[in-house]
Amino acid sequence: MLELRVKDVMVELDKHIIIDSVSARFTEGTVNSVIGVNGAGKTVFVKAIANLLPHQGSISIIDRGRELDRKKIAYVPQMTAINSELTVFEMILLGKVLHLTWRVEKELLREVELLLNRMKLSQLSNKRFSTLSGGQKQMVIMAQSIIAKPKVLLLDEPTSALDLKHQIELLDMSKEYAEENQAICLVIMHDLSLVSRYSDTVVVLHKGTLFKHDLPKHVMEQNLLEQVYGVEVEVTETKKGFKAITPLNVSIR
Ligand SMILES: Nc1ncnc2c1ncn2[C@@H]1O[C@H](COP(=O)(O)OP(=O)(O)OP(=O)(O)O)[C@@H](O)[C@H]1O
Repeated sequence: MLELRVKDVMVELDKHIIIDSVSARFTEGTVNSVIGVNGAGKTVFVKAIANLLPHQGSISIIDRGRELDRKKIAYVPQMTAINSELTVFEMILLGKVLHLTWRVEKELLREVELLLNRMKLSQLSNKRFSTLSGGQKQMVIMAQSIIAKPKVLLLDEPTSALDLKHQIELLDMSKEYAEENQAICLVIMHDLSLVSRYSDTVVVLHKGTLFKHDLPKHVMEQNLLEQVYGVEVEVTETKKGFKAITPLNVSIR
């Protein structure tokens, strides 16, 4: 069983403690959301896991008692950060950079084609990445990350530029990826109804500390959400048993 173990993680930036003593464990085949208000520390937390920021405490991926290299972690940044003149096909192939030599093997090209097909991106294959819409870019970056087969996939607000259908497609893809590859996905999201629908567990960060890490049904509770977000909310249950969260007013508390 693969496990991501985060223990007493602390991140200090510009002499401010941004993440304070956060511990959590995540198991294979799961999609886990990270939520909290703007500035709560979600991106910093996830970047620390990806080893992109200096931190204290320990972060390890354990696979059947053996510790894996943290290179097995992939971080997909928020959209705006990336641009390129490569084509969509080349961008996705770049995800296989560790397997590339001067002669690209046919199997690799086939793998890219299959993924393009599966993610309904085939028609964009020869287009330059820089000419794509924000949502299309998001899907291509997702494809580039998963073709590298990371054991831990960290997605920073992957649905922010996507329409409803593509949000569902991307999150379905994350779930399938985690299940088929015995991997772990951590996804920063703001849409609480999507969080409730797609997460196996939810991490709630509040002022840099771990407020709660639990099943969605224990997180999507009126009191907890009002306390964390400072907004009055109505929590209802859909026919399929998912929680739907409607913000009402800014709380006077
Ligand atoms: N490189 C940095 N140097 C100094 N402070 C930083 C740095 N990066 C982030 N911070 C600070 O850390 C805090 C948390 O930032 P972070 O980006 O993790 O928030 P977030 O929860 O992801 O917010 P959002 O929902 O707005 O994306 C903020 O107060 C931010 O100003």
